[in-house]
Amino acid sequence: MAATKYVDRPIPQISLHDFSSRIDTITQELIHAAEADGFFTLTNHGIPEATIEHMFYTSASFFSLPDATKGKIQFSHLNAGWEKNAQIRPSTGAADRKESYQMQFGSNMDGMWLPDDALPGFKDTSLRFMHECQRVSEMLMVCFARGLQRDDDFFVRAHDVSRPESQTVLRLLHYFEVDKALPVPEGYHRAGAHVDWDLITLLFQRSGQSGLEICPGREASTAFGIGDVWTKVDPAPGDIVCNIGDLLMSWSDDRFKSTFHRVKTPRDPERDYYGPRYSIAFFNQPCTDARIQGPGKKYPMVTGKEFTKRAMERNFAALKAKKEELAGVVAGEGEVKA
Ligand SMILES: O=C(O)CCC(=O)C(=O)O
Ligand SMILES: [Fe+2]
Repeated sequence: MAATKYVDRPIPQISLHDFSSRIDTITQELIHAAEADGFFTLTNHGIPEATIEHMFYTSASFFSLPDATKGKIQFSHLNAGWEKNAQIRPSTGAADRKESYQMQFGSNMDGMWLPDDALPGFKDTSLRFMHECQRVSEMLMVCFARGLQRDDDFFVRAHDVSRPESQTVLRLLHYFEVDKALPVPEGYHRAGAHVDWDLITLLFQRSGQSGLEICPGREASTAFGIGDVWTKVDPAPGDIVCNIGDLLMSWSDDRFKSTFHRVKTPRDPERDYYGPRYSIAFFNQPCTDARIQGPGKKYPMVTGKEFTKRAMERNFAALKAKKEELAGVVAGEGEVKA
């Protein structure tokens, strides 16, 4: 297998301190980062490090429950619930080796919370954390609305988590420990390369548990196409790594970049992290009835529900093509190991 090419790109660091008085500067910094890289790091965002640590502790407690317990809240078509070794990426054609649990604010969670005695306090802690993430997200939404000459509450209204139409998700992730003593199989992926479908993702990582990598260079939210030069994004304690998703790319007529990213599979015992990896992602999804179209009307108007459905269909079609490609290689040359 060809060695991955790496380049050190600086990841923009944007501080949200004194947000109201510095909003013009912050907006400029965010717009520049969104146009150039699609990724940036937030500091001074107001979520205390202890709150993030507590959420990671809560997440680890959740994942340490038996699979039989977590299996009672299996992932549903409403994009909520627990799944294990199940998410197949079009870029790899194989399931990521991880488990995750997705939570939402409203009725899409009916029957998807554990009973409180399975993990006392879990639901309250998670919802409190989700509201903290929403608060930070709304600051970013105001800035991006200004960058697109929209009213300040333009994106905030479209992502109102108090409405039953909300689709916003908090995802807890757990990547399994990989045995350092054995060669890692060719088809093993922690998280295969992908873009997110949402407006903006807030990603929390733990220092020492590296693996996130990005690959900028995508020109249209409607196309796949992936480069091969990657940059590592190592977390500093308390920072939030943010990435633009396909929704904001489309809503800005492709001005702001939704960037490919992945969680590297450890292969180099000297450099890579093989231990269990925990991360937390907050996906700002549009309300189902939000109306999505950029200022230049590059793409036809769609609702939040249609946008999500199309993103899933496009992923599914790309996955099918990948599987056919892999099957072709197996049949024709016997090269793919699975
Ligand atoms: O776990 C990570 O660091 C990244 C997760 C991610 O990109 C995703 O779930 O979309
Ligand atoms: Fe992602």
